[in-house]
Amino acid sequence: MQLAGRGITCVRGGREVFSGLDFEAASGEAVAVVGRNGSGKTSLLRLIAGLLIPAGGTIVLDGGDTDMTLPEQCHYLGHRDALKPALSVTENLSFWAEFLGGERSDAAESLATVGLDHATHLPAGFLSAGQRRRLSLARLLTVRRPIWLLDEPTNALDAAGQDMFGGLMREHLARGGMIIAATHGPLGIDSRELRIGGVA
Ligand SMILES: Nc1ncnc2c1ncn2[C@@H]1O[C@H](COP(=O)(O)OP(=O)(O)OP(=O)(O)O)[C@@H](O)[C@H]1O
Repeated sequence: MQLAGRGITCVRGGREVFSGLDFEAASGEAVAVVGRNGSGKTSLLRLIAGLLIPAGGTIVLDGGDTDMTLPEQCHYLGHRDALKPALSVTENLSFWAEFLGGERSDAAESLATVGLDHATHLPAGFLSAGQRRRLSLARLLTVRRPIWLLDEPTNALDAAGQDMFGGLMREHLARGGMIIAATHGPLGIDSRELRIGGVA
């Protein structure tokens, strides 16, 4: 599986954020998207996820599932955790599993893996920032998709959480997955750097 962007131009609110951007990512590879605030890292992830339309250029996936679109083969985890505060931890995960569809793993097992098995019935609104992030990460495990698009994924994670997440990313890559992550700090795994805009 090979993902390639060619000559991508991104316009937001009538203003060009970047243009002529080329990138590649392959199965088993992590790409760390870096650049100053506002350079367009989140926008690039959203373009790949199909949540924004490029003003120019192409994004093509070779060797993926030909019955599915690129967005259907991606997990997009934004930097804000998309959780419903009144729903419990388990209900939030079930919501996402239903919404995303496709092949599923055991949700209780995913919650145990991310260290939330003691909090399954707690409303998400009561979770700490790190716990909310862990719940978002459980989505990656419950619904299997080969391409993980992660926006500042280690934000709010403590040292043990970062270790746990590093292990999950390595397992995903070992299974032939792909990771593209916007980050201001170390991702915690071997990765190739894609810099957008000037030096931060
Ligand atoms: N909905 C929007 N309408 C207009 N402009 C937007 C919109 N969303 C983002 N932008 C602008 O697009 C540019 C790129 O934003 P983006 O969030 O992709 O940057 P980023 O590199 O992820 O930044 P950061 O490091 O601060 O997270 C910014 O100048 C931002 O103000």
